[in-house]
Amino acid sequence: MPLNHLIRDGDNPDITEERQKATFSTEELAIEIYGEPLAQRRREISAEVLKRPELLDDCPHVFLDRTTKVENSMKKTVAVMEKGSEICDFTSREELGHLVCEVFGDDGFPLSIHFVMFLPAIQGQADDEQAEQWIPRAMRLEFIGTYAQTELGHGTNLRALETTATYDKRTQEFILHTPTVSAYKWWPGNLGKTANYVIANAQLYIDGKSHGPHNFLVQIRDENTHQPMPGITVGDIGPKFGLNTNDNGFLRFDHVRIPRRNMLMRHSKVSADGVYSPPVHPKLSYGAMIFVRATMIRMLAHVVLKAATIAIRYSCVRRQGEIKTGNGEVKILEYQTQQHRLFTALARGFAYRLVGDEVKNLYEKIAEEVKHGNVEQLADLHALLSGMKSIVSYDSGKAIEQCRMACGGHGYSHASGIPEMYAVEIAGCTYEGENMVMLQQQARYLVKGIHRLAHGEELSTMLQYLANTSNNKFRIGESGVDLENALILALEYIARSTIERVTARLDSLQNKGLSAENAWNENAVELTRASRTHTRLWIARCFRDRVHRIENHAIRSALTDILELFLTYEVVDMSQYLYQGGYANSDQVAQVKDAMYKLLEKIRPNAVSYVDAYEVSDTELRSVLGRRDGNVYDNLLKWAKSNPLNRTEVLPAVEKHLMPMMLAAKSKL
Ligand SMILES: CC/C=C\C/C=C\C/C=C\C/C=C\C/C=C\C/C=C\CCCCC(=O)SCCNC(=O)CCNC(=O)[C@H](O)C(C)(C)COP(=O)(O)OP(=O)(O)OC[C@H]1O[C@@H](n2cnc3c(N)ncnc32)[C@H](O)[C@@H]1OP(=O)(O)O
Ligand SMILES: Cc1cc2nc3c(=O)[nH]c(=O)nc-3n(C[C@H](O)[C@H](O)[C@H](O)COP(=O)(O)OP(=O)(O)OC[C@H]3O[C@@H](n4cnc5c(N)ncnc54)[C@H](O)[C@@H]3O)c2cc1C
Repeated sequence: MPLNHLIRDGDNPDITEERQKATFSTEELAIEIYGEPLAQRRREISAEVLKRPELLDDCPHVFLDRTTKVENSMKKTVAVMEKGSEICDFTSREELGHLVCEVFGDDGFPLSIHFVMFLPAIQGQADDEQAEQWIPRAMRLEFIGTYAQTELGHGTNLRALETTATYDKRTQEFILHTPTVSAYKWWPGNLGKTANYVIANAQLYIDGKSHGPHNFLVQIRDENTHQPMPGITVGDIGPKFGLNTNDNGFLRFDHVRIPRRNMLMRHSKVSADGVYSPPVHPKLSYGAMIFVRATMIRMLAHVVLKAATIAIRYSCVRRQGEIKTGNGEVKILEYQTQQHRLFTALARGFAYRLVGDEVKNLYEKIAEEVKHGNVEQLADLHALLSGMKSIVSYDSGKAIEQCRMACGGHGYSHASGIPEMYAVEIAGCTYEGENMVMLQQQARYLVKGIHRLAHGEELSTMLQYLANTSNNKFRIGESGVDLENALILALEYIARSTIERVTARLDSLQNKGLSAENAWNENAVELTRASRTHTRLWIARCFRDRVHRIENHAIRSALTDILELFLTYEVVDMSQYLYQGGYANSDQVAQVKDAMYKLLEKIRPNAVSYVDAYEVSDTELRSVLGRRDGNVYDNLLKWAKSNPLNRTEVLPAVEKHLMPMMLAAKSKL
């Protein structure tokens, strides 16, 4: 019997029964996901956090108003900075990231953009002398920074940003200015009340000539008093759909002067006498965005896997209805519809999490080359990340929402934890480039690929499948072709045929005299679809390669079930494309569906163990429905009773407003 280290006394017997059925060791799967030392370190960090009340919430934070949420997160930040190094290794991003998740959850914390964008922007874009001047101070948290790029009027079209940075040769300073209301910086995280420095993206002007957007380090609040610096107007933009613990802010510069050396000068430079040296690649000032796009894949996958953890555990302790009359109410996870909703969410979560590791590694490799002036692979990376951030944010959002709905009424309550997860995750469709825009960035690269092929030019590894025109018939069920291969080839066909079709349409419209821009806009929806199919193929191949590399037989077998479910689901979801060009017929698509339904049955006994192996602690999960012990109902009642509205039997507002109204109504009788 495999070891399931999560079986404990006092747990709901329905969930214990699930853990006893596992065909693999959850501990071994955790090691496969996190690696040997980190899997153990995560558990130790979680255990340490539990011992320190100053790091824990006094009450569920969904009961609190925004001001209190922000205050609590600031208080806990200080506790983490004071005692955190006793708990985790601050030099390990993985350990620190886990501590942050335990202590702060998803809703934001005062240092998020400092660590996720401000520091990476300096690390990637400051020259060595600037890095030495700023990074140690930023790491010691002598100040807190954020990344101020988006404006009230423009977020997507960076070339139209209005904030200016005009070089004054006489004083060797830049003058930062916000010329209009639409030029106010708007949205930067932690800008509202926390940050005292920003990296401001502004149009560089020298001698009246514009050189496009560049990054400048600007102090916006006094380091001692935290009062806005002269010429700065700054504040919080107000409540949002989610991330309300984060003080996203607005900012205006009124002719604010900064020293010349506060322009980040690793790639572009301005000399003391005002001579501009351009970067080796025009988009190097967008480096911090590339970093977040690479990092956010794993962050988004993490949220999906948390939602799946909640919904799958809950579905094993919730009984409702009978499958066979008279046999008693079943766990709701016995229903095929429930399995389809939840196991496909689980499969996407695992796929994105493991592929996210590969994306991170690829990013780190290319970022290192870029740092040394080699930008050869930047276009490939930009295209890949543009597609990845879009597909993963959107499909994760759908998966999380399915998890929420799969919990019925209780899923709609904040006690489930899922509404907040959805609200935070879905922001990923917007930040770091609105999805429709980013999909089109990738589509440019795909269309170019088809043109290169037509001209007999070499294709990057990522696009080589475009040349495989012999893949023109679905081979599912053929002898010598296993399910995985047939499905990957089908995804290749879907991507290739979609990209070919839209490129042919673009070319034909242009040949008829339409401008390139208008032809593009007339095909924009299909271009985003082409981008989607290409990215889904890339994820599928990368996930398959990752699973094939697993050495532990039981774990490879467990993840193969997840991989095959993922592949069948993706193919079924895009099956309409298989009929185009006669690649597949409806019987073959029905075979894929049958395979998918069989996989649901196969995965069912291991469902709780898959999510247990992902090892999200109850502290981090912040969910009554997803509790590891499965004791949901008693705790739902406790949660409801602890709600501030129940502090008094008679609410003062009832006494003040409703009672007089009712008494008056009675007195009229
Ligand atoms: C104590 C605690 C300690 C530690 C904590 C540790 C860990 C933290 C852990 C957890 C964090 C917790 C919580 C955080 C939670 C949530 C929040 C997280 C992050 C939120 C951050 C959000 C930040 C932002 O949103 S910043 C703003 C982002 N803005 C955008 O993305 C704007 C989008 N627009 C663009 O990118 C571009 O303008 C454009 C791509 C749309 C177009 O650009 P442009 O007009 O300039 O170019 P084009 O003409 O279209 O293209 C010309 C060619 O250039 C190519 N191109 C474009 N961009 C790039 C690029 N980036 N790189 C390379 N090439 C690029 C393009 O492809 C064209 O090429 P071609 O060959 O000519 O076709
Ligand atoms: C939670 C959150 C955190 C954020 N944090 C930061 C931060 O820390 N720092 C920062 O600088 N910014 C931040 N932002 C801003 C964010 O990066 C922008 O909102 C985002 O880039 C989208 O830009 P926009 O708001 O201008 O959308 P718009 O571009 O106005 O998009 C509106 C619609 O227009 C469409 N559209 C726009 N242009 C095109 C086009 N060329 N082709 C086709 N369709 C188009 C879009 O697809 C979308 O449907 C944050 C935003 C959010 C929601």
